[in-house]
Amino acid sequence: MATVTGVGVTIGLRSRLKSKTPTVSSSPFIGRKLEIRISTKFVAGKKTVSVVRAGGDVLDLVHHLFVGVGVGLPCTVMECGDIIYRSTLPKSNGLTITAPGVVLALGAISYLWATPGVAPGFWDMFVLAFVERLFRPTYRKDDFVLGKKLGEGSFGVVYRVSLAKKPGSKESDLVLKKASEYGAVEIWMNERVRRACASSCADFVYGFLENSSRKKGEYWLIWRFEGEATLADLMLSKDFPYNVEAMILGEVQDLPKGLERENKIIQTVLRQLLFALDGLHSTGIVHRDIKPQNIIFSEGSRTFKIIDLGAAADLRVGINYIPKEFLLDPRYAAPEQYIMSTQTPSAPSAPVATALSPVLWQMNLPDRFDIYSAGLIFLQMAFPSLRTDSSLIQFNRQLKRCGYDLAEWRKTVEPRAGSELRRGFELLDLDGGIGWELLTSMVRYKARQRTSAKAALAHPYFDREGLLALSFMQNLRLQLFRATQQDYSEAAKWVINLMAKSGTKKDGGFTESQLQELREVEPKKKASAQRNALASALRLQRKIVKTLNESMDQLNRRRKSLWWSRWIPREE
Ligand SMILES: Nc1ncnc2c1ncn2[C@@H]1O[C@H](COP(=O)(O)OP(=O)(O)OP(=O)(O)O)[C@@H](O)[C@H]1O
Repeated sequence: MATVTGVGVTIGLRSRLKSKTPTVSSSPFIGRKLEIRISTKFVAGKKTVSVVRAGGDVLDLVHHLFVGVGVGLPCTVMECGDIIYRSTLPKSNGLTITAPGVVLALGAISYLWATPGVAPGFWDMFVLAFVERLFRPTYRKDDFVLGKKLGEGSFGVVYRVSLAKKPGSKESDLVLKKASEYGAVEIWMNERVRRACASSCADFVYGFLENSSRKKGEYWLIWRFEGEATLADLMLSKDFPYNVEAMILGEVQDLPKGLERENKIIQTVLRQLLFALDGLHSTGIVHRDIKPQNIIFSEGSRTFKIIDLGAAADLRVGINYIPKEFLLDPRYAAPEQYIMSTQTPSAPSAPVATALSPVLWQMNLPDRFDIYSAGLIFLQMAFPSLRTDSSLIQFNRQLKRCGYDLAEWRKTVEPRAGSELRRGFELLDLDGGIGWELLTSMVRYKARQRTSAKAALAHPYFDREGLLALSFMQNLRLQLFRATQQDYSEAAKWVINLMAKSGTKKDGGFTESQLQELREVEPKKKASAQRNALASALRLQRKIVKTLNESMDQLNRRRKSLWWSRWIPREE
């Protein structure tokens, strides 16, 4: 006899029951057969009875208990099967790995980790930010003693300050920015950077809303004092780039003064700038105001770091905000002005924006805006005559006239170039023109054709041995880099022309008239009253959608500004 009590099982065996299959008598197995095979052996004249298989062990019974109380078709709540016809036996509950499953899992992981990083974003926001808040030191207005004024921009005043409690100590050497309402965005960006890529930007200490002043409310942002000089200050010296040599390399190079030595210093500065940009871009932040004035030399780490994140956009959570009064610096701004297509509606909320961020990033490649500005800085480092504001503005005009084609610009200016300009071309032409190639891949009209910071860092320009000493793999990488820089719209035109030349009905290619049809996406039709009415209706519809989108944007923007503010500490 077999009895089931609760989840435990007690089986009493009597030899007379050995041919029978006992039935479970207690709930939930009422009437369910419990297979028990019993073997009887005679060893030394003694009869021994043993259970060979008891229709599943105790674990099975526990499992059956839970499955048995479920609701559903008999074979979904009870695992039916036959020990003889093994294929009908229930399948193992273990994880079964299949090829489509692996592909799907890899796809999901790649999506979640693709720039700007959905998964790291959630980790950052819900774990790192939270933990940081618990442990970081907090400051109040009275903790600081104001020192020298360092600068004054459109949205704030910057002072050198020290801590009231420890005046004179190294760790109290700080910089304070008193910013207007837009300081909230800057605090957000600096905190994000501190957690994701601290070495890219000036070391941020703390930011809070200071309510006690007569004004509406002022954001106070505190950084460690990085150093006295920005790249702009250093570039204005006649001695550039030699004046930065010892600062970044620690010692003066054992090389005679000349193009080679200058090239090495410029390479190092550019590499440090691209490294900082790569850190920002990998975490989904686009700076939008990259210029020599916003690149500070950090005396502590002997590297150039980025400052002033007031105009930055965080595309991981959809903060793409520029106050109306803010003008991107036209001297260094890329021709597109906007980092996201104007067709992209602003994301509805932070979680949705985060989930969609890899798609939007790939569609717009917003990081290439900063790359254009970094390219102009590279150009200024190579050409001393382009370092002043007026000469840069003039260069921008010339480049615009050449359709933002640097090769075209070179063709127009080189024949009548002065010695300074010619020297710049010579510097970029070193090592088979590898510097010029990198520069032209950064300064391009179309954002999609510009290189990324990561790809630029892998460019052979930064290999010490130069182009001639490239290994097979480096050469392959260079070819790949060049292939990704091609303008594929030109290639499409070329294919169409080729088809036109070879196309005859006899040869089976396209004829000119067929190609004409291919080129014209919409065949021209004669206007009719019906068509005009339809066109007007469509125009009206487009206008309504645009107005709706704009109002949604406004609402979102307002909601988002509240959303940032929640993260900013307030001084009580
Ligand atoms: N961490 C720092 N260490 C040393 N100096 C700094 C630091 N941060 C800012 N500065 C100095 O303060 C100046 C102004 O800083 P910042 O560009 O952030 O202010 P801003 O008000 O946005 O100015 P602008 O609008 O002109 O860009 C910088 O040019 C630099 O000289």
